[in-house]
Amino acid sequence: MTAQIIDGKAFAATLRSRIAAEVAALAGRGITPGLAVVLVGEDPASQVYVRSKGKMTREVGMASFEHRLPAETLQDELLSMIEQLNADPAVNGILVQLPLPGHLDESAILSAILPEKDVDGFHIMNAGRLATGQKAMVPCTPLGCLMLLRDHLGSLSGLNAVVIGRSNIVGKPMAQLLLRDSATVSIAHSRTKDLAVVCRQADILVAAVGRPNMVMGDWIKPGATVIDVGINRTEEGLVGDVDFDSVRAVAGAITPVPGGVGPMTIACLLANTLTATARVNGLPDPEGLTP
Ligand SMILES: NC(=O)C1=CN([C@@H]2O[C@H](COP(=O)(O)OP(=O)(O)OC[C@H]3O[C@@H](n4cnc5c(N)ncnc54)[C@H](OP(=O)(O)O)[C@@H]3O)[C@@H](O)[C@H]2O)C=CC1
Ligand SMILES: Nc1nc(=O)c2c([nH]1)NC[C@@H]1CN(c3ccc(C(=O)N[C@@H](CCC(=O)O)C(=O)O)cc3)C=[N+]21
Repeated sequence: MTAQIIDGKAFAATLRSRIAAEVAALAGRGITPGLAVVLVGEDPASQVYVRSKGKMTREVGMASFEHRLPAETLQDELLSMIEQLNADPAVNGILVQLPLPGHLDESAILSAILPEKDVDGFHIMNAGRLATGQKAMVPCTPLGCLMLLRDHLGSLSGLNAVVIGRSNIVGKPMAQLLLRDSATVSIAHSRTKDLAVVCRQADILVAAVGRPNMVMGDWIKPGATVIDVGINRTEEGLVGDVDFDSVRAVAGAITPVPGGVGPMTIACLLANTLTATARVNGLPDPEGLTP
C-alpha cells in the first residue's frame, strides 16, 4: 500500500478563502478583524513565521499589527505592551511568538493576554475550557490536525489515537480534541516504554516530538492515518518527525513536511481571530472553524 498524501497546503488555502469571504461579510457591518503579533528578539525562524503570518493576515482582509521588541525587553515592558493590546478595540487576537528569551516568564506573559483575545489558545482559562468541554479558543496546530483528520476519516469515534508528545501547545490539546471526538487516546512521551508497540495500535498517529524522522515504517499499523507535526531543520532540509518514505509504504494516509500541518497552523490562527471577532461582537461562531 502507498499512503494517500494529505495536502495540508491545499486544505489551508481553501480554509483561508472561506475566512476571506467571512471577513468581507463582516466589512459590511463595519467590522475588521485585527491580529497583533508580538516578537521579542531576533530568532531567524520566528522572523520567518511572523512575516508569513502578517502576509496571510492581510491577504484575508484582516488588519495586521506587528510589534518587534528587542531581545533585552523586560518582563514589565512586555506586560505593558500586552495591556495596551488587551485594551485596544481594533485588536481581536494577540499572539506572542514563542519561544521567548530565557529571562522572561512565559506562563506569566501568556496569562496576561485576555482569554477572549488569546488566539493561540495557550491561556490557562482556554486550556481548562477545552479540557472540560466548554467553548474555548483552541490551539491552532491541534485544531488544524483535527480538521485534516475529520476531513480524511469522517468520524473519529472509537478509533485508537496515539499522540507522541505532551507539550501544552501541541500534544496535550491534541489529545483533548481527539478525546472530544470519542477516539480512544494514548499520550506517549520520552519515558514511554516500547514506543513502537504503542504506535502499532494506532489507527491515528500524531507525532509532535521534534526529532527528525523518528517514527519508522515498522511502527505503523497498516492503513493508519499519520499526522506529522514535527518541523526539523536538517542538512537535508526541512523534515518532520516521521520517516516519510518508510511510513508511506504502510500507512493509509500521511501529511508531508513541508506542506502538511504547518500551513494549517497559520490558517487556524486566522480562523481563531475570526471566531474571536465574531464572539466579541455578539455574532454566532463562523461555521466549521471551531471544534
Ligand atoms: N507544524 C506546526 O505548525 C508546528 C510544529 N511544531 C513542531 O512540533 C514538534 C513538537 O513541538 P512541541 O510540542 O513544542 O515540542 P516540546 O519540545 O515542547 O515537546 C516534545 C515532546 O516530545 C517528547 N519526546 C521527546 N523525545 C522523545 C522520544 N525519544 N520519544 C518519545 N517522545 C519524545 C517530549 O517528552 P517529555 O515530555 O517526556 O520530555 C515532549 O513531550 C517540534 O518539531 C516543533 O517544531 C510545533 C508547533 C507548531
Ligand atoms: N505563539 C506561538 N504560536 C505558534 O503557533 C507558534 C509559535 N509561537 N512558535 C513557533 C511555532 C511553530 N509554528 C509554525 C507555523 C507554521 C509553520 C509552517 O507554515 N511551515 C511550513 C514550512 C515553512 C518553512 O519552510 O519554514 C510547512 O510546514 O509547510 C511551521 C511552524 C508556529 N508556532
